[in-house]
Amino acid sequence: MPAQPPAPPVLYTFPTNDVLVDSLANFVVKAQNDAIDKRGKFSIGLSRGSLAANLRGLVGQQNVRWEKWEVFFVDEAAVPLTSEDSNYHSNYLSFLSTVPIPPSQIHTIDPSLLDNIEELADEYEKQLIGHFAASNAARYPTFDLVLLGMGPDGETCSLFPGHELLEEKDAWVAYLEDAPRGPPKRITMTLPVLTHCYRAVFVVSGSEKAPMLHTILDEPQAGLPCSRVQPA
Ligand SMILES: O=C1O[C@H](COP(=O)(O)O)[C@@H](O)[C@H](O)[C@H]1O
Repeated sequence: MPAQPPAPPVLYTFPTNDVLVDSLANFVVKAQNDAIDKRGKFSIGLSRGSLAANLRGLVGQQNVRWEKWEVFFVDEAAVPLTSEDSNYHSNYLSFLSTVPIPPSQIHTIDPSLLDNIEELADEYEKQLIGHFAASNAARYPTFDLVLLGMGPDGETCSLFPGHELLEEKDAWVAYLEDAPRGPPKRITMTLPVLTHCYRAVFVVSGSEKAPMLHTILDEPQAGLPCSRVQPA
């Protein structure tokens, strides 16, 4: 079957952060219902940064079928799971600690591998293969939903402008040791993974990000990482 063309982006705006938080929780539950109806489970990928705090509306949300969730982290710092730089930890504080997702369905990095970033990335890729290969014969994993952020330079996940990882075509999970902001050592899912998901949503807040958002939407030819996420 020929590849589907990328779907055009749909933009929603919210007057306050609280409205964004409520709307995001409702959206995630709808995506969950759709995924469970069609595929019997719900796989979600979460990015670092302010996203975690914006997911707090999931706590107390009705009709969440937590037992069907498989949670992955689309990028993660090579830090202990208790560090404030840990993506897992941020989401734990925001909502994971208070909802009944079976622990085996929350897929963290292996903290025993923090001293070997290459092995850390390989082991996380194996977790993805273990989950997706059973249900999906495709070349890449197909997340039901990935929730992404947009960094100040147009980066997403830990894919930074001009970085060689933007050209990665084979690995599902890659590593870098030169992130220009925050913890330098990270692992990140690659563009093919983001491009093959059923839904990708950028959650962006703060008026200071408006100019970059315009660039991402209006100048895709600039090739910034956010613009390159184009699921069919
Ligand atoms: O470094 C990163 O920053 C971006 C944006 O974070 P935010 O706190 O401004 O929302 C994030 O999406 C990315 O995953 C992370 O590695």
